[in-house]
Amino acid sequence: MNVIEIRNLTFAYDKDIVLENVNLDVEEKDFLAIIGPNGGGKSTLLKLILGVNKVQKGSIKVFGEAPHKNLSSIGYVPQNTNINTDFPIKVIEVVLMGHVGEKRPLFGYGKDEIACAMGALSQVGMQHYAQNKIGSLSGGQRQRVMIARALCAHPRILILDEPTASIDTKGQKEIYELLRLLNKEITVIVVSHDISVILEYANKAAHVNRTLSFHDISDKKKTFHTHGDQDHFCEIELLEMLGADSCNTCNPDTDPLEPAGKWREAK
Ligand SMILES: Nc1ncnc2c1ncn2[C@@H]1O[C@H](COP(=O)(O)OP(=O)(O)OP(=O)(O)O)[C@@H](O)[C@H]1O
Repeated sequence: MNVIEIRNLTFAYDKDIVLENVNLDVEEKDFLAIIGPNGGGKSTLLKLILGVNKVQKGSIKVFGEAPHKNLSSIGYVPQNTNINTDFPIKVIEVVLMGHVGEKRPLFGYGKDEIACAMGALSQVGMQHYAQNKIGSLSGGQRQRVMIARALCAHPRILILDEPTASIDTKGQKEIYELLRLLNKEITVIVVSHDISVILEYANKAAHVNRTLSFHDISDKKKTFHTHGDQDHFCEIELLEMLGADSCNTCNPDTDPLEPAGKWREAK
């Protein structure tokens, strides 16, 4: 079942076309990685899916309806959640903010909402930090709390914009492992520049740079070669596949790659 369907979408800020003739199907329980260069239109695409930007040409359907009709089905973790870490707010209070719209923070939250927020914190392994100040957490822990906040409304799709930016390698891995776990129940869409990391977790990849090219990467063994004994998928192969011509981690002169193009036969 498609949870998101995008057809012939073209979007411009004033007259500057940022997305052109984009088509995309996201199925239930997909883990979709959206990659692409700075300014390529990734965040704009997310804002269209979230109903923040209005569709101008073409269509977007979320669970068969216009995005604004299904807002509660999407949990969103924005880029650079720069919570003022000096602000003396507790972790549980940050998560409770996930109860957008329906609740009345001025009059306090009810037992049900607090139980629900604690449940979301347990889902991300942060229940023991509920009473800690948000500013006392590491970047990775803070990001888990932001994920718990998005989970508070029981979304069926979780969208994250650069969730591991400025988090150390160990913290990044923990976030992706958490997303893998959550992906057993819900659809996950991640915008990321960490291509090599995300390829290990995603089953689909969309490269956005004004146009969108889409690839099913669920069978990594067929799609990418592993390097020696290590289960490492090379960015150069993905970039080749996407028609790009540079790679920032692998050296094509020294890496023992099979001849370019072989993945295509395997597909
Ligand atoms: N509100 C806006 N008004 C006008 N132009 C905008 C607006 N938001 C984004 N743009 C422009 O649209 C283009 C795509 O921006 P967008 O933020 O979607 O790219 P991105 O792929 O998410 O980039 P990054 O990886 O740097 O976050 C850029 O040229 C940007 O300057």
